[in-house]
Amino acid sequence: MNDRIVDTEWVAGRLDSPGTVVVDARDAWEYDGIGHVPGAVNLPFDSFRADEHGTAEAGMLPGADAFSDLAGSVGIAADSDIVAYDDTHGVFAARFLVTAELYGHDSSKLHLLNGDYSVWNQREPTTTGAPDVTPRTYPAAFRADGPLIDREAIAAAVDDPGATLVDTREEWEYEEGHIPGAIRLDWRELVDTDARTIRPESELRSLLGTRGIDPADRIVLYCNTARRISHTYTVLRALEYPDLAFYEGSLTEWEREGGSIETGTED
Ligand SMILES: O=S(=O)([O-])[S-]
Repeated sequence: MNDRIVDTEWVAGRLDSPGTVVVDARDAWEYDGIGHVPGAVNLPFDSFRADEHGTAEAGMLPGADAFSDLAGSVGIAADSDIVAYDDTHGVFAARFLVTAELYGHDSSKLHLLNGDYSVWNQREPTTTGAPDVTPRTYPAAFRADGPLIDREAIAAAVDDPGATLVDTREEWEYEEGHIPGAIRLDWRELVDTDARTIRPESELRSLLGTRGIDPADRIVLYCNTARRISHTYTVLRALEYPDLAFYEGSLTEWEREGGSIETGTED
């Protein structure tokens, strides 16, 4: 795996680096009350997500101006290495990283902590102290040429034999209704939920292979509102799947706009 996913040691060795910003995506009460990684800034999920009406460029993105202000206010610069974590196997943190990527951050500088806060807490020091933050000007600009795809592209993918649609929700949700032809891969299957870390690379490749999620294909990800696919996207990026498409509108938009739905289990 490349350093899109990094371990606690990797992060601990960079805590004093001014070029690295660690983002804690948990709620403020957890960050303040339970403690956090030393020097980490707190950006809870709601702070970088539109409301349910999705007012910005697509889906639940917060808008380039809002993201620019937010990232700059916590000292993120255009060339910062960003490490994100949460305490939910990285799903909220991954959403932050994908949001930064969609607003133009260099994807080689985006890193998810492997193992969430509870793993860090077992291995490394924590603090409740406030970090020193120097606000910056952060130039966010929506990347129309990025991995994000729209409803038309999804409709085309349904009929494209070279595209594999992947539904990252739970089994019962999939059975209630999914985009025709989608393979089901609950995002949590990529996590060892006891160790609270991403599964080892060999296990990931074997699981993905068994499900027919082949790096030679175009992999098209969706869930309900593009939160859970952020985690799957991050893992597949770490495994260097070359052709990933991220359906920001996800099933919420697909159904709202009358897309056809299949029910029941996989064939
Ligand atoms: O994770 S989700 O966007 O499907 S609610």
